[in-house]
Amino acid sequence: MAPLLAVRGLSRSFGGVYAVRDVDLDVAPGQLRGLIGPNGAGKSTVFNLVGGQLPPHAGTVTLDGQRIDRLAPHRRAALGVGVVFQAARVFHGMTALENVMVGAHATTRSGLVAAALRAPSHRREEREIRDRAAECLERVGLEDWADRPAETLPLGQQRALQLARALCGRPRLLLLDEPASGLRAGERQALATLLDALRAGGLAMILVEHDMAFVARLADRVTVLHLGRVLAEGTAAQVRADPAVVSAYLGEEAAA
Ligand SMILES: Nc1ncnc2c1ncn2[C@@H]1O[C@H](COP(=O)(O)OP(=O)(O)OP(=O)(O)O)[C@@H](O)[C@H]1O
Repeated sequence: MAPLLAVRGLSRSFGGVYAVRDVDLDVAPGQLRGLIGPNGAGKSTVFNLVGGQLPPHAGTVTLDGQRIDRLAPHRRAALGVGVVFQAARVFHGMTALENVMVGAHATTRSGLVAAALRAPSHRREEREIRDRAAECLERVGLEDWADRPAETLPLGQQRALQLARALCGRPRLLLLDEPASGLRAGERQALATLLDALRAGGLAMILVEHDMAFVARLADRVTVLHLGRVLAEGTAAQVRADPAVVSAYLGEEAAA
């Protein structure tokens, strides 16, 4: 299957030091790609280069045949790149439903003028967004929490809420930066089940993770980064058995 996302020769340095160097990776529709590696390997930098938070110094990022590497984050979002940032917070003082509605703004048509004038097109759009947000809450199993203040949800549910918010932007590719960090075992399990269901529904994902076991449970393919470069690529079982990967992780443990 042709890749939905194709990353080629992606490079980015900070102060003359490469954080990411010559990275290639593909994600097919409905595929979950794990992106793992020891501390400082370049995972978050790749995440930001694909999401648009950082421009690359070299290389290309192509979504469904279209170059997106020079586009601002909101333009990438409108083309179908959703992001869930590491340790992102929910918006306080807003209900769970309102939090999700914020995620739809990447795709709304009528602008601020229509909103200020309370134009019928704006009201209709507001209703559509509300319905879409309710649908996204249901997809992540939070329909009973819709009217609660978001900050009163337990951490596991707050993560699901962030997913719902990203889904409300109708992504084709969802980027997730350590979504399981800080969660308890039961919450991790629930999150894994949810990600499985989203993939079964055809969503492509990149899962940035420190924890190899969580990735192994979910990923179709895994890319291992080390010192900014791709160290290994394959199924979770293949990369786990790769001596170079084992030694990179052991090196990290030794350093700790
Ligand atoms: N904004 C920045 N300015 C300077 N150096 C940076 C910046 N962002 C990342 N780096 C450096 O680039 C390298 C890769 O960092 P990155 O955060 O991408 O790694 P990571 O794999 O996500 O690590 P971790 O698992 O610790 O989050 C590191 O050496 C880091 O210090």
